[in-house]
Amino acid sequence: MASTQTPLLDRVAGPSDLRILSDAELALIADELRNEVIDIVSETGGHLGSSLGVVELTVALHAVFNTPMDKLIWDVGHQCYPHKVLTGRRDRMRTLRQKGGLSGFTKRSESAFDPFGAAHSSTSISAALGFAVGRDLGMPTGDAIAVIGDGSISAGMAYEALNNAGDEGRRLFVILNDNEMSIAPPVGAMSTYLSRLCAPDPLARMHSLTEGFEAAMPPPVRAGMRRARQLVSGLPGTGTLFEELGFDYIGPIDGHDLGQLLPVLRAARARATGPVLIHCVTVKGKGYEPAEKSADKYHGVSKFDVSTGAMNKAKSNAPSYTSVFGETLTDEASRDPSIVAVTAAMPAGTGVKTMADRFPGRVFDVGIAEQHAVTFAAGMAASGLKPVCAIYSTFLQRGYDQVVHDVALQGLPVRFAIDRAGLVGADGATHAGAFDLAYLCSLPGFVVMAPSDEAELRHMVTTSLAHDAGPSAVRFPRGAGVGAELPERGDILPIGKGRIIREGEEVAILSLGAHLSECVVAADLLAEQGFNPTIADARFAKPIDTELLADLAATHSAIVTVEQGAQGGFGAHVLSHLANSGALDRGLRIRTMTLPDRFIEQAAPNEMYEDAGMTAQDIKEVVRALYARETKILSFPAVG
Ligand SMILES: Cc1ncc(C[n+]2csc(CCOP(=O)(O)OP(=O)(O)O)c2C)c(N)n1
Ligand SMILES: CC(=O)[C@@H](O)[C@H](O)COP(=O)(O)O
Ligand SMILES: [Mg+2]
Repeated sequence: MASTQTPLLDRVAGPSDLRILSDAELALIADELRNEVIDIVSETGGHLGSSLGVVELTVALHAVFNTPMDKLIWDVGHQCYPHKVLTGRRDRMRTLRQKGGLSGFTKRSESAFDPFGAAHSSTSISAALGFAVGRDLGMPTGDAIAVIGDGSISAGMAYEALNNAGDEGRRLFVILNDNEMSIAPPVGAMSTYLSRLCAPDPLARMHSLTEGFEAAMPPPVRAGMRRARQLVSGLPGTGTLFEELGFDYIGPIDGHDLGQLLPVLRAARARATGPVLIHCVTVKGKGYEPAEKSADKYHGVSKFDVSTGAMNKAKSNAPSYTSVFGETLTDEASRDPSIVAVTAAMPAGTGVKTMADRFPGRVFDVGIAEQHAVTFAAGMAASGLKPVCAIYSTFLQRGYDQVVHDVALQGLPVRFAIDRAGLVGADGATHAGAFDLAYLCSLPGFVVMAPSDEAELRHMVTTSLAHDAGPSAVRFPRGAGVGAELPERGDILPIGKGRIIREGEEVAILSLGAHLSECVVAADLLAEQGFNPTIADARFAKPIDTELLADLAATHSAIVTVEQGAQGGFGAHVLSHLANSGALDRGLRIRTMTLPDRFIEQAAPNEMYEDAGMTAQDIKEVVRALYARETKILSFPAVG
């Protein structure tokens, strides 16, 4: 239950209720909304800082524009909690990011006020331009407004969209939400440029004072108004990058001051004929001291105590895979000066921060720019360095052509550290690391490894650093390991060789990666019923261990593969090898346990695996049916 007093907010069932309020009342709504968001996220966890930074902006945009006819598109969507509260979802906010609950991002299926789903960054301007073209070609849609952060505007897609939109010249609004933060402090020349734009401009202010229209505005608004005047008068701009690209540029304005936001948005809405960029300066975590003070820590939070800001993080006895990766990388880097690392705006999340703290000159944060990160790493590999490109599985999807064309085709020894492989939990389907096995195993020359525990991860990082013959990848899940004893230093594993974990008979479970622990539980359950399957840990998804496969095929009547990934990955390669090598001709039965052919909705990771039919119990049943020579159909019908 909400513990905050929200008398005005209680009267808002939807944005139309905002449009009848005075500006002063809107400011009060913003205050109540901020407290409401803090209260909600303290119970649910989630992306707090980004949401607090756009409270006033959210109120102003819904008050000025005619949503949902006008299309408001939040980039990433991680800042959309105030938007959800105002757009008819307030009563379900406390289900945020949980099984069956509201998504932590914008989602078309959730509301007409979410015209475009997101969670990966830098897509908003492209999507908004699509809506603008739809409107201009007669579709029943109004204005298109993209809200994009200073971190997200660093990605190639955002530039591609600005380039296209500036050239198209269609009426379109881009709100640049500049809080001088990505998850970590922002990097790059664009970030420096935005800071320069925000530097005081006394000359411009003096100039605006001479203009009657602007002089009527409260002092802080005048600079923004000057830009608005340029917009309507057609006077040449002052040459900001955005203006050079064909946008009218308004700002910078204070994104927390409704006294500035409302008149600027109203003027822009009333008069724009082409693309307009409104530069709002905001504070990440605004209005909640712990979040303002530690914008990185409060970007994404677990449940917390509102009065102290202390977070309720579930403690684990085992280290996280991420931390084992970070420590192993750093240790290896201390022995080999040619090791360098690349992150695309996720130094803490990927664990490369550990290395950056020790060897800052050898770790490169390129901002949200996965495509560039991959090719940049390829260039470093071509120069003779040993680059480790640390990108979450889901975000590496964006750099796929670079993985194929710049890395694999040239056989360059880029090492990919692919965190968040498999199902990740509350971030849901958008962040699931479901596809990397499928998209990497088909690439000639790639070595693809998946550790079954954190000790194996250590070996695999060392192996990958020692492997100079071509590209390699280690994919591992989010969260804690299993508590395996960690070796001081990783061993170099023989490439393409798996291992037998438990010798059994008749049915072999061939596991790849962290689901091995589930396979062991399944085998233990079967042992209680008198069955004794073999368990093998493949270690490598590519190259597959053909000798091990031949042995298993020769000594068992059935093989079940298990992997934390979509169809088309490890199991598919095993099946294809066994088929082509004739093993199936002798009657060998195969089952491939993968994620089903549908997106798995957010829930706790174990619940998501339950939904996917991949629990220890599920594995047990599949194996049990093979012992019984029953055909247990593993069919995963696509949904909708
Ligand atoms: C393609 C992609 N890469 C990385 C991320 C992870 N990520 C989510 S939010 C974020 C920072 C975004 O910064 P900004 O746009 O400035 O928004 P803010 O959080 O500051 O409001 C990052 C790196 C992502 N969602 N998508
Ligand atoms: C919105 C976004 O993409 C990130 O903030 C992401 O939620 C981080 O995920 P982890 O918590 O797994 O690092
Ligand atoms: Mg930002």
